[in-house]
Amino acid sequence: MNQTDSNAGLGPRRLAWNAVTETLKRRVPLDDMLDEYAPAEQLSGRDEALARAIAIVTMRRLGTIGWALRERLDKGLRDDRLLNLLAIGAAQILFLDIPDHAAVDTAVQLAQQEHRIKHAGGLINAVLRRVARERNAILNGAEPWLDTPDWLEERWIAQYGEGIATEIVKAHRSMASVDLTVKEDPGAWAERLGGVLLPTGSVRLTERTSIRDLPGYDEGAWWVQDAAASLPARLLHAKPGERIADLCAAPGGKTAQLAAAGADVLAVDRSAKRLKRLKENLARLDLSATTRAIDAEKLDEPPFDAILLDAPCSATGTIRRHPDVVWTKSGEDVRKLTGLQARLLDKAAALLKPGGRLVYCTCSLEQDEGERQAEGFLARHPDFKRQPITASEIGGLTECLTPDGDVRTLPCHLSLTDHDRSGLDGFFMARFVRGES
Ligand SMILES: C[S@@+](CC[C@H](N)C(=O)[O-])C[C@H]1O[C@@H](n2cnc3c(N)ncnc32)[C@H](O)[C@@H]1O
Repeated sequence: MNQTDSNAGLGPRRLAWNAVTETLKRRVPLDDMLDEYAPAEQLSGRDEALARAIAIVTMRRLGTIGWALRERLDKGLRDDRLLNLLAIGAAQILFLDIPDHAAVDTAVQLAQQEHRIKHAGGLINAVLRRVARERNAILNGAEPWLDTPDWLEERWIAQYGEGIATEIVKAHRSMASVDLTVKEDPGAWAERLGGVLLPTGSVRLTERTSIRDLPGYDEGAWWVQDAAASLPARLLHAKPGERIADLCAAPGGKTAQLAAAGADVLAVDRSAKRLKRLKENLARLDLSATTRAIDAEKLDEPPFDAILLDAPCSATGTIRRHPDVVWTKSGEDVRKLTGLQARLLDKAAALLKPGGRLVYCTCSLEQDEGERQAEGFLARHPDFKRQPITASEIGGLTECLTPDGDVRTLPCHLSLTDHDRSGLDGFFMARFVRGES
């Protein structure tokens, strides 16, 4: 980064531009692309946070931005780099508290640095200034479904009906709150951190701040985990000394809950890199578990008292945190994952003692990865019964219980008076018990 770049704020915009372009081209997670391109820019913490904010809001509102740009371009643009540069410019003007001239000027300067589009300065200037002038008309005219691709729109309307599906996409317009799972006395921690104690027992922070600087971080009193994500491990009711397998464990939020309950946990994950993070997380929390980097389908162990299977999934339940998911995943990904989920469920069944408990969960809105998996599992394993979950086990959130006694949380659930602090990640969870035989 040179001094001119730094003064003009080009570094953060270039990082956002590169990360957005590569995420869409390679269909990979935005976080990975931000991590890959950040070192080249050598940004301050503040500028890197700005780059992340620009990239994430561009992904969150990509459909709206594309619509606004198409309406203001005389002819279609085929150059993806140029389109993405316009997109990050429009994102700053429409959705971030950034002066219009800063968004426009940096976009023009970045274009000048790239040979192929260096003559597009006039077009960028004209289009972005028009977006700024017509901001209110754009924001008022943007339909809720613009930011959702057709394949997801069709699925969600078919699964949840138009009313709830529309509430889901409206919830996706906001960033999710930060929730903490606390080892002991969540009420006292909620007060100390100025947060809210949720009915599920999690603490929801009300201010966005650096997590590492909060009281309790260094001493390992709590960890970041969405309130919905904290429910599956609770539903196992782990007891001290029980042998429990967490079959898809990393980065370890649920392993930490099981270990904190005193269980003897085997944390399995096929990614050694992600398991390293799990170990670091447990070390900070002063909790312990045995770890094994292996494909869970190949695990060979004596039977367990209980098993948690937080299976790999399309992650469409986490779109508020990871809006890139809607542009990087496809129906084909869902189809492939459902096969893996069914195989992992069958493996979990084989690893469980008679009388043992199994909790299956996915952070997906797709019923193929949730409700349909539970049905398929029970049909394939007549020695297992569903153990219905009760409202009192999930903080009284009756809206999240299905008629079968499973849990289905949605981003539009848990509505609080402070609208911006409402919502849950979309999860499915079911509990099964193996018959004594
Ligand atoms: C949804 S994440 C787990 C999140 C974790 N339970 C938590 O609460 O922090 C799914 C994990 O499954 C792992 N995974 C995917 N396929 C696997 C397999 N066949 N065997 C074991 N782990 C697998 C991935 O590496 C990923 O870490």
